[in-house]
Amino acid sequence: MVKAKKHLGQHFLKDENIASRIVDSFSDVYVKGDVLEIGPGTGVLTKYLIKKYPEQLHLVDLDKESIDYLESNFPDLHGRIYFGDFLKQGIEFTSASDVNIIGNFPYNISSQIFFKILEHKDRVKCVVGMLQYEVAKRLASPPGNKDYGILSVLLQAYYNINYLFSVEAHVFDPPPKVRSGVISLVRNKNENLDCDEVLFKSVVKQGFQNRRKTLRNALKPLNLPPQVIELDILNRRAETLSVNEFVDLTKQIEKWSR
Ligand SMILES: C[S@@+](CC[C@H](N)C(=O)[O-])C[C@H]1O[C@@H](n2cnc3c(N)ncnc32)[C@H](O)[C@@H]1O
Repeated sequence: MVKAKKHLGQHFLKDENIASRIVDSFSDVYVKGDVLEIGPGTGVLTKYLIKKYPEQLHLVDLDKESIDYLESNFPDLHGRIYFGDFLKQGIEFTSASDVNIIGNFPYNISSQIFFKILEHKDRVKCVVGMLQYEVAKRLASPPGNKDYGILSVLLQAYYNINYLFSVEAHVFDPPPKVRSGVISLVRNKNENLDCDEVLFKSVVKQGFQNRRKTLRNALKPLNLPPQVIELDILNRRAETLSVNEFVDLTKQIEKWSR
């Protein structure tokens, strides 16, 4: 058996019902293409995934001991089990144009995993992942809620996100200190946003930098044009703006910066 390593965020899921429920949730949103499991560990999800996606499944884990274990337990996946770092290599393990991601993610890096997924938003069509409860809630949160933040806006610009169900700590070995939540993301129809995406990102990031401030104050470091500073929307706080309102604000900044 593989020894759980804290620095790799290893908490192995023991509950088979939850494992199969996560894989069923993935099948509900999967349409076509390759399946990449991030952090398979000892393969509790893998054994359900391999039945449904025998030809499409690829695994990546940063733990050599897990990789050796998976190699001997899933010989049919030979050549598709990678010893690698998703944060560095992203989805390079497959060249498919449609890639679908599943995983019980290491909690210490789950936000970074989603920033990495955003870099591949053109190819990543759906994601089902288990992560720390608070982070899962945050990603799926609607505007006007204290959980709504930078990653909620950036991801919701491209994905429809649903919070699916919660998972208690005692179903893991060793149990983590926190509860977990499972979410699904399905790529929406926005190929690109209707605005400068780099500017959009900095407006969102700067807007949430100090979430208690109005946008007029929070966005000062961006040196907004005077016509934009006048806008009523800047009386509001970032956490109240929908994705579309962030897009509109970005368009206004572009228009008056020309
Ligand atoms: C929470 S455990 C989940 C293990 C297994 N899927 C389960 O549900 O029992 C997270 C897994 O992610 C792996 N991992 C940690 N950092 C990683 C990274 N940067 N890239 C790929 N895998 C990573 C760990 O080695 C571990 O196997």
